Parts: sequence; C-alpha cells; structure tokens
Amino acid sequence: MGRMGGNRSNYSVNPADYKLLEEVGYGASATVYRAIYLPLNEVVAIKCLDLDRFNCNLDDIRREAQTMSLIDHPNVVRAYCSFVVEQNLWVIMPFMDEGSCLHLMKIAYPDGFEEAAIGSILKETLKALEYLHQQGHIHRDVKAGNILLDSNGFVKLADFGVSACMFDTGDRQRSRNTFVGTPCWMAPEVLQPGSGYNSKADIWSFGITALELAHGHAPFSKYPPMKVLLMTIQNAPPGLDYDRDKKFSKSFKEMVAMCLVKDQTKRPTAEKLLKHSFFKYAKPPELSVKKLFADLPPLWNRVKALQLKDAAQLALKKMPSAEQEAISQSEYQRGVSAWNFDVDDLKAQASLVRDDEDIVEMREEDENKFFTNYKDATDSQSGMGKKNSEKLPLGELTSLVDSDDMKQSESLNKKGKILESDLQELGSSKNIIWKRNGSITEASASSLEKDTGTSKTKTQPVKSRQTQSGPLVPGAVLGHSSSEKVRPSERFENENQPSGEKINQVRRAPSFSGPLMLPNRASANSLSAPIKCSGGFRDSLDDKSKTNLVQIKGRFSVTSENLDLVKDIPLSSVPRRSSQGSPLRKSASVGDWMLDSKLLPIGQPPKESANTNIPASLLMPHLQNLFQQTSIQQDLIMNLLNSLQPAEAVDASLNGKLPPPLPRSSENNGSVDSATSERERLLLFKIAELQSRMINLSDELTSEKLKQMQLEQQLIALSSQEQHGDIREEVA
Ligand SMILES: Nc1ncnc2c1ncn2[C@@H]1O[C@H](COP(=O)(O)OP(=O)(O)OP(=O)(O)O)[C@@H](O)[C@H]1O
Repeated sequence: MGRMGGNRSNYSVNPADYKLLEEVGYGASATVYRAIYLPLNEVVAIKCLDLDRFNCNLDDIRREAQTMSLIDHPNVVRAYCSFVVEQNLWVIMPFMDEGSCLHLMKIAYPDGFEEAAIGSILKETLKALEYLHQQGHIHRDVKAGNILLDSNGFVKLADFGVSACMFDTGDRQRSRNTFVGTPCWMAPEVLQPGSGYNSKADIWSFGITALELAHGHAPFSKYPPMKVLLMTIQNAPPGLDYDRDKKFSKSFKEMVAMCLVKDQTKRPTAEKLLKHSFFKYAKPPELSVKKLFADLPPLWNRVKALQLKDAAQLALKKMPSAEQEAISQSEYQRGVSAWNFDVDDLKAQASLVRDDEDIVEMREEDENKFFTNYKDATDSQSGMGKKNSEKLPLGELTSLVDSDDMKQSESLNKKGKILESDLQELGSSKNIIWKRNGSITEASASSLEKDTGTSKTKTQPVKSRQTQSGPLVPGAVLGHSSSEKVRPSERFENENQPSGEKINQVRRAPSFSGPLMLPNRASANSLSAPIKCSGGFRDSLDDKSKTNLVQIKGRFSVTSENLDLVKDIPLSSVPRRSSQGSPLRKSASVGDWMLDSKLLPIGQPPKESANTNIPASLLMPHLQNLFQQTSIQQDLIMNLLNSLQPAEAVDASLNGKLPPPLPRSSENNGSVDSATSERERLLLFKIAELQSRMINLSDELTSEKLKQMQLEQQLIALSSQEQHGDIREEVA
C-alpha cells in the first residue's frame, strides 16, 4: 500500500493521474473506489457521484467543495480535491481501509459491537462533531455508514458536504421544508414544520447511531419511511432498554438518553457530551477498534461478498413487470435513506394516517415484540436458534407475517394477497456473515430485522446533462468529448480486458469495477432490502399541482398514497381499469402512483389540506390507486395460476404441504370464489418455496466463493512461507 495522509495541494485534478482499483463502497448517491494517485504512488479513495442523477447546481457543489477543503480535523474525512469528469463528480479523499462501521457490522457483527469498541468509535465521532459545530457546520447525516475506520483503528466521520448538497436544489439553509438526512436518524424537530433546527439535530442522530452500533441496526429501521417519521414525532424517544440491553453499562444508557431528548434545547452540545463519564473512560481506538477487523479479508473482498448477497436479493426482485408493479408499493414502504420531503404534504398525510389507529398506537415495544415473536417462532422451527424458513409451511409463514404489526401489508394479506416481497423476505433466511476468525457462517435470525430497514438502490442516468465540467477547486477544466463517454452499462464489458487497456478506460469511465451486473443495487450503506429509486430528479418540483407527491425533491419520490387509507374494499365492485384510462399513472420511480391532474374532473384539486374528515377528492385517488393495484395483483395471480400445472398443485396439496387457508375479508367472499382462493394459496406457497430455494442457492454460491477466496489467500500465504523456508535453507 502506498503512503497515506497526503495534503491537498499534492493532488492534481487530472483524472489521468488516478488509477481506479476496486470498488469499496456504494451509497445512494455515489460509488467509492480504492485508487492510486500515480504521481505519488499513494492510495486514495475516490467517491464518484453521478451528477446526472440529481438536479445539482454546480455552484452549490463548488461552494461545498471549498468548505470541505477547509475542513481539517483528524476525525473528519476531508476532501483532498474534487473535480468533474464527464457526468461524475470525483472527490479525492484519504482511503479508510476498513470501510464503514455499517459494512463491518453487516459482514461480521450483525448484532452490533461490544461496548468498549462503541465507546471509542462514538468518542472519535463526537470529536468530529464538536469540531464541525464549532466551525458553524451541521453534518446532517451522522450514521454508522458514514463512520469510517482504518487499519490502525482510527475513526473518521465522512460524507460531510458534497453528498449532502447533491440533494438540494438551492440554498438548503434557506429552504425550511427540505431536509437532507436519513429518516431513522432524523431528529423530531427536523420533521416539525417551522420549528427550525440546528447542530443539536446532529446530537440526536449521534444518539441513534449509538443505538445502531449497539444493536446492529437503527431503531425503527424495519418500518416504512412514513411510519418512521410519524414514530419519531409521536412516540417516546428510543433508547437502550434497562432490561433488554443488560450487557451495556448505565453510563452508556444515560449518555444515549441525553442525546435522544425530543426537546432540542435540552440536548447537550457535542462539547458538553464529550465530558460525559461514558467518554471519559473510553479506550483509545487503537486498542478497542483495531481488533474488530482482525482476521477479516480485505475491504474490497468484503464489499464483493455484500454485493453478491445484494445481487441475489435483487435477482429475486427481477420479476415480470406486472408482478413488479404489484410489489412496488411494498418496496417503497421499506424505507429510503437520505430523502427530502415536503412538510406540508407530510402533515396532510400524517393526519390521514392518524385515522388509522394501528399506526398511531405503534410503539417501539411492538417492534421488539415482533422480533421476539419472530425469533421464537423461527427458533422453534429450526430447533437450532436459526431461522429456516424454507421448511416452514406457508401457514407458519403467514402467521409470521401476521404477527408483524405492520398493518399496511396486513391490509393486503386480509384479501389473501400476501405481498410477494414479504414472503421473499421471510424466505431469505440466511445471510452470509464473516466470523471474526475468518470462517463463514450464517447469520442468526436476528439478521433478518436488519434487512428490513432503510434502503436505496442505484439507478442509471436517464437524461443527458449539459456538460459543465471543471475543477471544483482551482485547477484545470477537464474536457471530454461526448464520444469518449462510457455509460455505466459499458462498465462491465471492460472487466475482462487487459489491465493496460482497462486503466485507460477507467480514466474515461469511473464506474467499472465489480463483476456483477446489477440492474439495481441495494446500498451497502443500508441494512435493508433494496428499494427502487426514482429515475432521477423531477423537474418543476415545486409545482405541486402536478402530482400528489409527498416527497419529490430527493432521490426518491413518495406519494401521499397510503395503502391503509382504504381497507377491505369489495373487489366485486371494482371495475377493471387499464392504466391508460386511469387518472393515476405510474411514475418511473418506486411504483408510486401519481395523480394526473389533467384527467381529473375540472375543479377538483389534486391535493387538499388534510383534516379529520377526509375529503372525497383526496380519498378518490387513493381508492383508485388501490383498485388499480388490486386489479394488477389479480391479473398477476391469474397469469401465474394459468402457467401452473394443475397436477403440480394437486401433488402439493396431497403431500400435505398446503398451508391452512388464509384469512379473507368477508367482503371478498361474495366476489371471489373459493376455488380461486385455493389456487391463490397454492400459488403463493409455490412462490415462497421457489424464492426460498433461490435464496438458499445464492447463499451457497456466495459462501463457496468466499471460501474460495480464503483458500486462495491461504495458498498464497503458504507458498510465500515455503519460499522463505527455501531461502533460509539456502542461506544455511
Ligand atoms: N474514504 C473512504 N475510504 C474507504 N471507504 C469509503 C470511503 N468513503 C466512503 N467509503 C465507503 O463507501 C460507502 C459509501 O460512501 P458514501 O457514504 O460517501 O456514499 P453516499 O452515496 O453518500 O451514501 P449515503 O448517501 O447513503 O450516505 C461508505 O459507507 C463506505 O463504506
């Protein structure tokens, strides 16, 4: 490895001076590569942000880059320099060779770290926050995915500045209704209209991060984003439980409780918090953090392993379009990271959702109850404390789904339509986890909960951008002809080429590493199932008359549509509609249905402020939406049923594999005959079974690949030992 820790003036803004190596991380907005800065033969990290995917104002980015370059603190990842290469912004940073805390948890510590390590990591992070706050900055994205580690155990807070500005259209300080952040980590005041926020918002996120490091996932991470927002506002703050979290000290619990106070004025400053006894006695990170990654393979191999896992999960999601449409609603509900929203719309939606008692009454205890129920159920099934859902008959799968308090999917279940993705999630029983001793094992059932939280995927650019290349720090303007452009789809073709050629192409196209052709990719920055993000920034975002979007400013668009609004609508009364004929049209994003105002009756506003009596005009789109989805699901089920061999179905039934009948709403009984319901059950069962098998196979494949990598490493170590032995013998 080349030397690290250079200073900014040493780095050029010429992409040809950088040789990109492996991909070491990816988030919602960027892919990060290990790279060599050739003039100094120094290892650096390059964060490549796709400018096409966001409506970025280059002036904003330049300003941010300038701010970043002034940051100088041992616990903050600084940018050496940044510049635009074609449609990408390259940010050159020090390479943190152990990656993020989130990566580390995903690969080896699914249930979180031990307290000593947490104390050290948090203390270093807090020092970074203290510095940033003193400089007048708010980080706004404090989370385990942004806490980076190097092989010495040093801890640095990353992602300050550039990535944040990627999601705003203008001066984000001025904009009161937008926020850059991640729902699970967002402070309540950030969600409250007009209340304003300051650096104390980071202290809240810091508290949530403490819980994330302690449990392996952030609180509420399994809930859909809208629910997370509501829970953050309405519920008591999360914290370390005195009973459940017995292994943690009182001082740690107290420190977390201080951060997670809803009244921001009562939260301590970073400076004050650093004086807390929990940090006073924290060990130096070299002692407590360094040992966390002993025996783990290099970062890029870990990232590849995670990618394989993601790819396997995404492969399952690559289904025929009708099927995709049917599950897309549930996908978006799984959560997004770093999203913006419109507070007025959120308020409107919140008051609508308030009508649903289930959501209002949701408490974090429910979450725990679910996990306990889930684990109990799965443990008793496998008899080994491990979930083994491939052996679960659908009856049990269904009961597990039902035990989840997530009423949104329940409303569909009641109609006998368990969402495909729910089954799939239950089926994905095994996660590859790298044990500390370097061996591979399967994650315990608890890892499932981490796979249901916030998530992100990457999309390919959909529009061409006016080229505004140029260095963000003073330097040369980079020119690239359009013919030189290599689109992301070409990146994988470069893989098998000789290295010389490859390097040349790398310089033209930063996104090339990794053998996987992933259509959409779940963020390694999240611990969740993948979610499709919107196909890019929408124009005229403030023109709310166009749609009933709740959130359209960021990478994701979330509609004010809520599945819970209308439960148990008699299917028989629903006329089949083609999507063309509907005033609802499908957006290019996560399957959100947008109201096409042109198709609405004249005078009917597309969006109204909400009150406790839901106006018909607001309800209608939701009803239509639900009808539309139901039709799609029915079509899908019928198509799949038709493709099923009747004999197979009978076989399955005779073999006693059939689950007990699903509960069906009484309204449906009159409209769907029992034969259809039986077939539906059969079909769902088959789907669950197939998915479970596929996941197991993918896991096995991943596991074999990892073993192979380990063996190769051992082989290399052995052969070098042998060589040394030979040399010693010769010398003797
Ligand atoms: N300097 C670095 N050295 C090593 N790995 C890094 C570095 N910077 C980022 N990474 C890895 O890349 C991942 C994604 O980076 P980053 O968080 O900056 O992307 P992002 O798109 O801004 O993500 P998000 O918006 O979800 O936070 C990180 O979680 C980390 O694992």
